[in-house]
Amino acid sequence: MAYEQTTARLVLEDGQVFEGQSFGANGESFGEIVFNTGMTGYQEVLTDPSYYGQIVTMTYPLIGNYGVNVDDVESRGPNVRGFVVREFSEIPSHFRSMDSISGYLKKNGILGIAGVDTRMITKSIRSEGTMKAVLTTENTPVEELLARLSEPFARDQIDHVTTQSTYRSPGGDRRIVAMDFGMKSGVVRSLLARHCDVIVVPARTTAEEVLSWQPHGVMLSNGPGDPEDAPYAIETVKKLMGKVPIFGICLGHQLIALASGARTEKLRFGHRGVNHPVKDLKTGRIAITSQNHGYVVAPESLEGTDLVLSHVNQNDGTVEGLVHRHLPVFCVQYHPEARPGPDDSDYLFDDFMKMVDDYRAGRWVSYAEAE
Ligand SMILES: NC(=O)CC[C@H](N)C(=O)O
Repeated sequence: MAYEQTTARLVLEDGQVFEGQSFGANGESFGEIVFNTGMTGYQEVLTDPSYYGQIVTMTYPLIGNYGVNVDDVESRGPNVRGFVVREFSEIPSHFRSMDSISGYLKKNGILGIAGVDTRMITKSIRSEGTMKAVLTTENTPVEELLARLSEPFARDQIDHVTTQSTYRSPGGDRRIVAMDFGMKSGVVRSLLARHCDVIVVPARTTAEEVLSWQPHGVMLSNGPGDPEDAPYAIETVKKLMGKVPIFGICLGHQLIALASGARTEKLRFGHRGVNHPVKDLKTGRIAITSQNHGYVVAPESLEGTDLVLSHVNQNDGTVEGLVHRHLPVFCVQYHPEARPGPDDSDYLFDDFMKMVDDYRAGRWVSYAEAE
């Protein structure tokens, strides 16, 4: 097949330069480089707003073989700063496919590089930690790119991905306010599937405004960046705790921890993939989970707070879930809405519904009381 070949370069902060084939848009794009180990789900990865500002490397060697479609999106369009693959498929094959991965990236102005050693890139990230990187189809000298990589990146990611205005998806009689820090559509879909009337509000909505909807529950969404860069959200969560049942996912989980006096820290290279084993300490069951995070709650910082560890990562022992001792608040670091990934943790949305219904009916029992 005739294919216009353009060279692209990926330059890492540590000075490594990878030359490959451009298969996306032309230009120059800076971001934090991370890797995702999912064998499928590349379109959900591209459109997950938590990747805003990041260049994503896929460890699976062939990407794009089932094309792209209008259903597998987690937001309006791709949020990544760049996409790095070993090989991309030029001839997608799937009954739902409407475009190729390269066509999709080009249409959305996203840079892509193929034909590079993604194993080596991943090993570098694993040993040196998450790094800054630049993807370019231009002739900018490496020294100039490295000089720009030594400058700090903006830290206001949430403001770029949150909804600009409040919107409502009617679906039932449980009124849930979802705080959108860069929410995946899967979260709203999971609530709508459970007869919720979902009111999605911008990240900087105050606690008073949230409560003015008289919600039966509040959902704190996933989102990009360091949770400590959103002090306004920590403040809001602090004020909401105890007023209404709360369920937090990923960034939402981290905000609950920070609002409760615990600490978050950066993982060396993060968890991004669809097969992370997590143990539910209450049932002893292990779920295979979908994950995408670079920060984590520091376990020792839970001491002296009212939060109890509820879920633990079986690969590295990190904190994966928390429950409040006295208030209707719980959260997980991973993605029960999956998309991509297994539905093992879907039950957490049912738990949230139970909490909402019990609280509303005046029969909710706290963790401490149940013990
Ligand atoms: N998916 C998320 O919500 C990620 C949370 C946060 N941005 C992190 O990287 O840890």
